[in-house]
Amino acid sequence: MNLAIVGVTGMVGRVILNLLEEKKIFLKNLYPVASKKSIGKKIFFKKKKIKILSIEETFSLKPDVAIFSAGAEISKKWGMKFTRKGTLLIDNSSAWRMNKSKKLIVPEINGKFISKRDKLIANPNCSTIQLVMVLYPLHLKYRIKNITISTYQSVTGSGKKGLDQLRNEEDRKKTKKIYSFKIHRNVIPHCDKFDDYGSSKEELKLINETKKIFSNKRIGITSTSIRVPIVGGHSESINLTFKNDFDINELRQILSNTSGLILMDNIKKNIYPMPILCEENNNVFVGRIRRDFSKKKSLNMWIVSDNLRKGSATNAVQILEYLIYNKFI
Ligand SMILES: NC(=O)C1=CN([C@@H]2O[C@H](COP(=O)(O)OP(=O)(O)OC[C@H]3O[C@@H](n4cnc5c(N)ncnc54)[C@H](OP(=O)(O)O)[C@@H]3O)[C@@H](O)[C@H]2O)C=CC1
Ligand SMILES: N[C@@H](CC(=O)OP(=O)(O)O)C(=O)O
Repeated sequence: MNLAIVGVTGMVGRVILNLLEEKKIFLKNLYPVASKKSIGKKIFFKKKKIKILSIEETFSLKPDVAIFSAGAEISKKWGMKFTRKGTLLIDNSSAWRMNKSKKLIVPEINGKFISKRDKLIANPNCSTIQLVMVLYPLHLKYRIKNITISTYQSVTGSGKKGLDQLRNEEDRKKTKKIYSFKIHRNVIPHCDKFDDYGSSKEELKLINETKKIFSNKRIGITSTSIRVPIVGGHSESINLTFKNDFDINELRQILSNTSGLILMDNIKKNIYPMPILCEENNNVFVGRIRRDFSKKKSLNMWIVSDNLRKGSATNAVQILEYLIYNKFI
């Protein structure tokens, strides 16, 4: 298989490279792609140096598969050109996620719906992936009626520029600002652009993508997305109301039996998920699970995952593995 990674020098692209090595995925050729300023520079992969290519050159090489991780504009401009030429595309951006003809895949949940006919598979938003990983097994058992989410998103969610701003501010250096305010020693209730009704695009992605992955438009979902000065790992405070009542021990058991989830929930020993415990881990962590006594059939919980792992690169590489396993490529 010839594989192109578009956005290979980015926060997500670099983790994709690590995962391909960790998982020992066999590649005939790797085509690393980045912006003009990186063309000709080299990346290390499996102890070899490989030259970074332009997207134009890579297009002419007709890779079997491409993982796009370079922003929505690149995906909109180039995505269909690649698929028309026969490349199977796994797209990490928001460009195609809500397109009715494209599947939005978290392999543990709806990977089984991928078919040989799919030429472009969309990878969900990072906050959405960790949310649905925990909520879906509970939805199957108790049917979710309402979800209230507050996210605490790390600066790596904004790519290299987010990390640079935080690091420069920590070191009291001059910096380009990608956030409206200082992020060091601050918390900013603003991720992505606002719409006319006051919600941010990040908040809407959580709502719309979750409904699409669950194939259920009726769940009530509301969200607030917050940027925090954390380097790796998004956290989420969740309040859920179910249609059916639950037994809290059974609910914990469901979560601890679900592949890809780690239950970290023992308050007597101060065991709960935190970003510093989840970095560079492919799983989603859940804890602080407790009944919400203010409403019937309701629950609070806390979810953490590395946004550069399961939130993006890991999920994309799992899709690739699924395609390989099913001989779709
Ligand atoms: N970070 C996260 O937590 C998540 C990110 N995503 C998505 O992943 C994508 C990448 O994010 P991230 O890695 O954080 O971003 P970065 O800003 O860290 O990296 C962007 C990458 O895109 C490349 N690039 C920019 N312009 C072009 C171009 N014209 N042609 C080819 N390559 C180009 C950059 O190359 P160069 O180094 O040369 O500038 C770099 O490799 C985005 O679509 C984002 O929405 C999805 C979920 C989570
Ligand atoms: N917006 C996310 C990361 C990201 O790039 O998301 P998306 O792929 O949905 O644009 C964050 O800020 O943490």
